[in-house]
Amino acid sequence: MASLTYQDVAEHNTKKDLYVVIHDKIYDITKFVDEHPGGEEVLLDVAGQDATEAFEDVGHSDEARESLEQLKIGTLKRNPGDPKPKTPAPGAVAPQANTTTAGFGTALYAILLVGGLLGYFGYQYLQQQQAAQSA
Ligand code: HEM
Repeated sequence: MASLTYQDVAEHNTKKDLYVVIHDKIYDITKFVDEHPGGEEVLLDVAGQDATEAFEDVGHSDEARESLEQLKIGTLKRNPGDPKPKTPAPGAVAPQANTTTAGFGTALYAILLVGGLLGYFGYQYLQQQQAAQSA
């Protein structure tokens, strides 16, 4: 497996010869450009660059990550002065975008739970009221 620098990757920045860096791995996506469900434009935007942020921002599926695996051609050799990775290494604190989504998910569960409890106790209360009235 090849070990290329940012400078090497940057040379492959055309539709006919297209490399991107995602999480410090290098992918040759030349053949994939026409197949990409998100269109070729977005891939050409990050041609020869670090596409980690763009890729993660979309929230690609596991299936997308698998097709990525098949396009891998090497790993990035980072030189001093190269651009820093746009997202933290795996295991580090989750990026901001994910935190927001997680927060929203949790809030949604909380609302559903509170709604369910209110409904349940409200129903119990009404039953008691009715029982009290008919007694
Ligand atoms: C380079 C490797 C990439 C692969 C293998 C890939 C693969 C895929 C796949 C399989 C989908 C279909 C939905 C899914 O399964 O998640 C998709 C959708 C999409 N991709 Fe990518 N993608 C790549 C890079 C990018 C980049 C760099 C962008 C930049 C913004 C991007 C933007 C999108 C968008 C916007 C969609 C949604 C399309 C829609 O639902 O209409 N993708 N991609």
